[in-house]
Amino acid sequence: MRAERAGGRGIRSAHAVVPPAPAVPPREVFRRFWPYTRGGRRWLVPLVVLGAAGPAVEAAELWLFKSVVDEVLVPRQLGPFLWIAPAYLGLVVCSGVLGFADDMTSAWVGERFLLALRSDVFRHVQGLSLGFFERRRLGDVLSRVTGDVDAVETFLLSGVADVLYYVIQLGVFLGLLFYLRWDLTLLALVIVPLFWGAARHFSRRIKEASRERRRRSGSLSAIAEESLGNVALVQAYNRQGWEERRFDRENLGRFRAVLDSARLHAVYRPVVELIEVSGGLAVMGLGTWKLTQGQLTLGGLLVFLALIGKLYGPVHGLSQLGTTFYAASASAERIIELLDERPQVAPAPGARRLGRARGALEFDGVWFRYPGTVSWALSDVSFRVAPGETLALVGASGAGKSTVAKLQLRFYDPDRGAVRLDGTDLRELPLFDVRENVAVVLQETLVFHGTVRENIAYGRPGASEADIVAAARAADAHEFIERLPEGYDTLVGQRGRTLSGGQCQRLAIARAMIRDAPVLLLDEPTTGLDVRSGRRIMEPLRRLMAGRTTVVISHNLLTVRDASRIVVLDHGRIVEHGAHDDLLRSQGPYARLHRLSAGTVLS
Ligand SMILES: Nc1ncnc2c1ncn2[C@@H]1O[C@H](COP(=O)(O)OP(=O)(O)OP(=O)(O)O)[C@@H](O)[C@H]1O
Repeated sequence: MRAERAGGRGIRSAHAVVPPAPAVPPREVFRRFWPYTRGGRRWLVPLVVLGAAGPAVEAAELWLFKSVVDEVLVPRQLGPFLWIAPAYLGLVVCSGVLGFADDMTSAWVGERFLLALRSDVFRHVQGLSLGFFERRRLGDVLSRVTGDVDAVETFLLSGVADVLYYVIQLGVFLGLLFYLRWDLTLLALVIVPLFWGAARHFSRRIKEASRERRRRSGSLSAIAEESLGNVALVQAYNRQGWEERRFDRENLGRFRAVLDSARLHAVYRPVVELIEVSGGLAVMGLGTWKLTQGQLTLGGLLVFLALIGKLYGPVHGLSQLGTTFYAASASAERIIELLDERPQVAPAPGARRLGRARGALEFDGVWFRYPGTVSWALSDVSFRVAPGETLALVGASGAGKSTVAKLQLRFYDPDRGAVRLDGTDLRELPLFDVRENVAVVLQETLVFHGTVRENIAYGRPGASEADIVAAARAADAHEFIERLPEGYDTLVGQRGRTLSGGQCQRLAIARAMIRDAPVLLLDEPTTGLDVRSGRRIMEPLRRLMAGRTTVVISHNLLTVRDASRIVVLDHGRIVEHGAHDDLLRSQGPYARLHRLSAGTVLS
């Protein structure tokens, strides 16, 4: 049980839903995030000036209070009150205006920082390779992008502003205190080392607890995202109980981490107060003695005590800041871990632009292994597809067909050999150009939450209404779209939940159609469709393939007949290569696959 709580990191991380991020020293955190303050940096100086004005006004208010006691109350004279009262009112108005300016400027600077950082983290994560998303839990990534980012602002800006503010307060109040009575001030300062001792003792533990809390928050989002995202599977298999237990385990972990941190704060606060009150009482004792000796006026003593109270505020704040910093740095570490992820497929420096490709594809001696795995997903795969030609990739499940598509889109780079487009290695081309030249219709229908129109236009931003309708007609989707309650404005649920499999697929074809790219990748475009629906999308598919270099991946051989050449894959190797009729005649693996599916789809 203990290992589950903050403090038992080794055991905990072994089974963790989300492992802890590596520790980063505070200096490095500053170095990494300082550039994001660029937009608001010139406002930092006004912020400091505003910060300095606040304590000065406060000190002036206290000084007026001293005058009230010594010049009005003790001698029982109303006269001086007539100038003290308006002066006091003036100071209150002044402090209100300064407070407003200070609050607004710090909010602006802080939020500008967050604006830049959040967008940058999102841009960075979006640019990471598919491999990253296949390895990481999406919920945790979301929790970092939305939750942890805020804490970095505390670390860098509010934190630093507070330090400055406290230091200025300390300077102003200490100056006044020394001016009033240096001996009493020295006595009051005796307790400062005690403050620091307590702060040091607690801040390390609070950092541990905060780290654990952020990690558990990431795990919670990950589990919620996974089980709610797959709600149909969870309910169909009655796994709600299991999912709840998984969620509860992380929820309990977070609960304990939060309690740990609350307990530490709860102990820390009274300890600090105890130190503070002891110091205050010692000063009050000595001060009262000085009053009886006539070395101090009553107003002087009261102001002194009030100033001591104000002095402990920033000392307290400074020592507390350590714990706030440590808590925020736990989040900063999670962001840095994310920012340190490099895309596995990096663009080559000075890559030359490609423009619209002719569409010549080539796999040349490609070997590929997924990161972290031992067996080759592709071994020595070579083939060429001429512009406008159709090549079919067939093979049993797991043979490596989708892997070919992923390499063609440069989601991964080969370990050996090269994938070329128009004779140029994909690694030497800008990633944008590679993908701009390819349109895909994938195995899992990629439909997102939005209108039918938006889903089709996703293929080419800025497509006109006429283009969209023409693409839908060519994809044999126009009719069913017209019958939808709001036609092209109908909202399709996330992942196309409100459409049938065939309808989703036809939307995907329309999207590929509107993209009008020279290369087409069809990865199992008929998966999940019955024979009739499968046949129905053949026509739009043929229209889509016409005039484009096409790679069709299929293991049910439905679309394969249209291909001029067929490549048969088995365990990542090419075992046969040729035209449909030749392969049938040679009675090899293709002929066997063909016989297996002949009764079902190829009658
Ligand atoms: N992201 C991944 N990480 C590790 N291994 C993977 C990954 N994706 C696929 N593989 C492995 O690579 C091999 C080839 O998979 P691939 O998806 O290319 O097969 P496929 O021929 O498309 O199969 P199917 O017809 O079932 O879609 C399989 O052994 C699979 O387990």
